[in-house]
Amino acid sequence: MSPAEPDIRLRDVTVRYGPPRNPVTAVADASLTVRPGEFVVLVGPSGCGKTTLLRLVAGLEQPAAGTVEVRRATGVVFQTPRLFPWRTVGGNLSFALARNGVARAERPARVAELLSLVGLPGMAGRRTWELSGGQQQRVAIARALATEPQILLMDEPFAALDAFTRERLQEEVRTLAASTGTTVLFVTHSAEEAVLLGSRVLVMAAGPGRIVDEMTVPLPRAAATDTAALRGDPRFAALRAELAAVTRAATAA
Ligand SMILES: Nc1ncnc2c1ncn2[C@@H]1O[C@H](COP(=O)(O)OP(=O)(O)OP(=O)(O)O)[C@@H](O)[C@H]1O
Repeated sequence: MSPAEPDIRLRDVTVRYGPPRNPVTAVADASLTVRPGEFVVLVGPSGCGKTTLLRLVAGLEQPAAGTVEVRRATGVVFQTPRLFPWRTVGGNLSFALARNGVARAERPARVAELLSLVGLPGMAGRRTWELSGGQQQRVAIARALATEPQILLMDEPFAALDAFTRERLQEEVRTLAASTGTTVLFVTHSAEEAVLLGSRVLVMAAGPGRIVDEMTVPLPRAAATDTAALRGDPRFAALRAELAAVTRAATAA
């Protein structure tokens, strides 16, 4: 596969839920292309089909029409961590590694490596219910990374967290994506989060769900970027305001 080939390509996809006689069209005629290393954010009001598009890329939904091409392995992080409560933190990660074919003897070292990557070194023996919401979400991110995905799909992963934890994890995911070159497709309601994280933002509208606008984010993307400084940058404020206006217009249309 040539590096110029997209990692994800949806062509004119329509997704319907419910009984065939009385279906709900969740997404209509949506097309999108995501290239290797891009960080693409889907933003839009509740019910516009963001999660549906993500689930389509994850292979959890089938389109009623159109085509879905996903060229590389994906890992998924949902809004809630969905960890196994009867396993330790390390047990949750080992389970994912085992499913990915990692030999038993290699798993402890990989678990330690993954926990360091998400800022939880030495936590392998902890019970998941002993962790804070932010720590649990970090474990969920580590679990998604355990399969060494080249594409990370994230569905409002920080929505349930407090503002302080959210900002830290936003920074970590931004750095992680930049340093590993992982392709990310990320869903959020927040214009601020979209502009901070995305290299490109797709704006969706509801009734039926569709992609109505697109914005490229011309902010620095290097792993070493100081996100605190970026939040205070006037360019950041201007882009956030522009995206909020575009999203409002899409919602009103
Ligand atoms: N399992 C389902 N059965 C029937 N309708 C569904 C189902 N899942 C989603 N829908 C409908 O499809 C549409 C798109 O839903 P989706 O969850 O993709 O939107 P969203 O933009 O992710 O919303 P939110 O931001 O609230 O999570 C909505 O009208 C929703 O009610």
